[in-house]
Amino acid sequence: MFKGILIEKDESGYRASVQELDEAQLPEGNVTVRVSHSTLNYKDGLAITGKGPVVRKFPMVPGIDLVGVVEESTHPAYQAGDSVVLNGWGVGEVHWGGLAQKARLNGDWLVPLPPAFTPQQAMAIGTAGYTAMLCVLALERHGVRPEHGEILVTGAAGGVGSVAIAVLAKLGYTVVAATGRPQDADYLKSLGATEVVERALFSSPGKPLGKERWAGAVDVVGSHVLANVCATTKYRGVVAACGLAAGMDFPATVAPFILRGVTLAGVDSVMCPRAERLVAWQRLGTDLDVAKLGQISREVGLAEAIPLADSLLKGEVRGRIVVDVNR
Ligand SMILES: C=CC(=O)SCCNC(=O)CCNC(=O)[C@H](O)C(C)(C)COP(=O)(O)OP(=O)(O)OC[C@H]1O[C@@H](n2cnc3c(N)ncnc32)[C@H](O)[C@@H]1OP(=O)(O)O
Ligand SMILES: NC(=O)C1=CN([C@@H]2O[C@H](COP(=O)(O)OP(=O)(O)OC[C@H]3O[C@@H](n4cnc5c(N)ncnc54)[C@H](O)[C@@H]3O)[C@@H](O)[C@H]2O)C=CC1
Repeated sequence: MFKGILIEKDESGYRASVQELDEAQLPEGNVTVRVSHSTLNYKDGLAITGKGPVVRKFPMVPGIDLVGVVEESTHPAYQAGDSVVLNGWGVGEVHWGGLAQKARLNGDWLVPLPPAFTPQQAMAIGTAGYTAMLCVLALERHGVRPEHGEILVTGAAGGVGSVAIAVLAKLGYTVVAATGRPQDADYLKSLGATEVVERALFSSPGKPLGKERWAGAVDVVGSHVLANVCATTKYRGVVAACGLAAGMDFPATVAPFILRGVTLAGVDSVMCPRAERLVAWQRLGTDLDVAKLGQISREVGLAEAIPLADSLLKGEVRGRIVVDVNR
């Protein structure tokens, strides 16, 4: 038996609770992992609260990422004792996830724990941090360089935003952080932001084009924020869009794209090919100051993760929540 969060949906409603689970209930897979830590990402918040249609099969163990040690494996790349990390691939959505002491997975989904990180540090990064790195890779792939000008990060005090700021600053970019939480200005500056601006500048319906400012942007917010970021991005600038914290809509015009050659680069972490994941994790190892992970993250136990899911969706959580599944 092992402990985990279980989401159930039936005639008595949608609910998440910590339960004792049986190994026989684990889904099929060729690698069984003794999980040490998982995390609370925005998507896990949607899954646990039921506020978004993330969970596709019930009952479901949530948790779109995990770190742990292989207990049993018939996959050629892994053997008992290996430390591994998982992000995405529908885990926590259609396949039982990381918010439990055990997981059974397809070995093709795993990556070895990067040598630069302890298991806790890998989860302080988690899917949010790995996605932040994918956003930075997208900016680089489209030619954005530090000398081109300011990079805007929206939803800056959240998980993706915090890691994006730390990585971009270490790479020499001038980072502007947009937040609705002015009390977090010192935190954002300690991560490397040179300026903190009010989220309200971007939240209302805007004009097709505004004054050019950003050489690049990482947007986790969507909706009017993403539209206004595109409208104020400089000629040939690049916006990496990965999130929907304000909504899935995109009330924009084509003006930034056809008049200023702006590139809107979509970023998906879930089905991202393995080769790019390995690059992202390797780059996190060189381009993220691990000392900053202490500021960015805090650790909770399985039971505490359930009420925190709602706080996360309300924008009340700063940085990252690591879940010690044995606590
Ligand atoms: C870590 C990552 C993130 O945080 S992403 C943000 C969190 N994710 C969400 O909030 C997405 C939740 N999902 C939705 O809101 C809906 O599923 C939808 C709006 C994306 C689509 O819903 P709708 O009811 O309009 O369509 P279907 O569910 O029938 O799907 C249509 C079509 O798209 C495929 N699909 C659905 N979800 C996903 C997904 N997450 N990734 C990729 N593709 C998806 C689905 O299989 C259907 O394709 P088909 O070929 O017709 O089977
Ligand atoms: N495309 C992908 O593969 C991935 C997408 N995401 C998405 O990125 C987004 C951020 O994820 P996390 O950093 O884990 O979440 P988070 O909750 O830690 O951060 C979200 C941030 O957005 C802010 N925010 C919330 N509502 C807002 C609004 N109306 N306007 C402006 N800002 C608002 C919050 O204050 C917070 O700072 C989420 O939408 C998530 O679904 C995250 C990881 C992977």
